[in-house]
Amino acid sequence: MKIGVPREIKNHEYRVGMTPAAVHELCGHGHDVYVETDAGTAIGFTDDDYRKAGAQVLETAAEVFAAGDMIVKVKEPQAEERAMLRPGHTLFTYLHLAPDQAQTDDLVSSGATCIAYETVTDHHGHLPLLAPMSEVAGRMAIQAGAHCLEKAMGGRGVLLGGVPGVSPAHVAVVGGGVVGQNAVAMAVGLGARVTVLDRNMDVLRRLDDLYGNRITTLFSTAQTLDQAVTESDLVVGSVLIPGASAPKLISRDMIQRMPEGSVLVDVAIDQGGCAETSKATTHQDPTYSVDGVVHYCVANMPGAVARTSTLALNNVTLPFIVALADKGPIEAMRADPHLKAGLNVADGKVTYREVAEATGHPYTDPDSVLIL
Ligand SMILES: NC(=O)C1=CN([C@@H]2O[C@H](COP(=O)(O)OP(=O)(O)OC[C@H]3O[C@@H](n4cnc5c(N)ncnc54)[C@H](O)[C@@H]3O)[C@@H](O)[C@H]2O)C=CC1
Ligand SMILES: CC(=O)C(=O)O
Ligand SMILES: [Mg+2]
Repeated sequence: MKIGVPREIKNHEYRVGMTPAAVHELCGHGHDVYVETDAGTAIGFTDDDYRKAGAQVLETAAEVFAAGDMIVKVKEPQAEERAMLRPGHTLFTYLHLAPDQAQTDDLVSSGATCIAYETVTDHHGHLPLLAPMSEVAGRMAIQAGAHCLEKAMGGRGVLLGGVPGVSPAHVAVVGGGVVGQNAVAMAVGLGARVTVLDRNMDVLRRLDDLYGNRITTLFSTAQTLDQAVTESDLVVGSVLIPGASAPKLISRDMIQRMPEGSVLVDVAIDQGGCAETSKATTHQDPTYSVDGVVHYCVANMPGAVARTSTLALNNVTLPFIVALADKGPIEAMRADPHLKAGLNVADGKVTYREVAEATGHPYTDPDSVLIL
């Protein structure tokens, strides 16, 4: 198969869909890989590294999209990239379609087969291609939040861990999944007072086993959430209903009642955000304030630590890239229901129920489009 790897073009996005090591593996399986010039230069993967791994380096994204049958990326295709998709293309990347009508419409029009990393499953029912980026973003959420609490950033001037004789800050983590667990680990490590809320009791039990009385676990109801959010210096939004738009759990009224200078890091922003006041921001201009509350809503947080993130992402995507290339997309998805769960759009149809519901497209069963 011919595989294209364009340079990412989202704001301050330095990750790359395939490392030279991944390219080497695909070339070893007899596939041809086309990489856009400078796709990995910013994180130390030079064009020469890609050539040595067996890739052909092309000058423009247009050439990469023209050469590749499968396009392997990191972030959702931007409008100019979507214009280069065609029937016969397989797109393998993060998509986050439910809150993104324009992208969904364009992918449907493209006729391409679009597989979203974030809805591929595993036999535990987890999301293995989302997990490493959630680990990164969860850890970064506390770093970003601590920075935003500084006065110069508009924060209330509070040190997360306090100092001897002064109370630590209160951190509320809303959603105790992969992002949430990693945020809790960092916040506890820095000495903050941590409350985590979830609606899955197994998630809360696991955190209780790990941290005992060093954290507070709360079953999330309108009441517990309201109290935890409005009493916190830093709130991390980390809920997810796979494939769906994030539920708006944090209302404008709750934001209004948070202390002046407190901070919301809404990691769930890639699925639309879990606060009514959240709107996506970029690494270039990451924060804004609503009612005195600093909002950090960067939709590609792991892009900031792009080398770590690219390596972590390729660890999990590589076996799927190999399967898609070796077997072809249709056979690979027919053979693996977990990969098939990643199929969001194919043949001009939306094949993921939550995306169809959120965007008004009719839902089509993936099996009906996976016909050889
Ligand atoms: N902004 C960024 O750069 C990044 C964003 N993310 C996003 O972070 C979000 C969380 O991802 P993961 O932690 O991997 O998901 P996850 O599935 O591991 O965890 C989500 C948790 O939310 C809980 N939950 C669902 N509804 C809830 C409710 N009403 N109240 C309380 N808890 C609820 C679930 O029980 C689950 O434990 C996703 O939207 C993901 O795409 C992930 C990586 C990077
Ligand atoms: C998952 C996601 O949105 C990211 O890694 O940028
Ligand atoms: Mg206020």
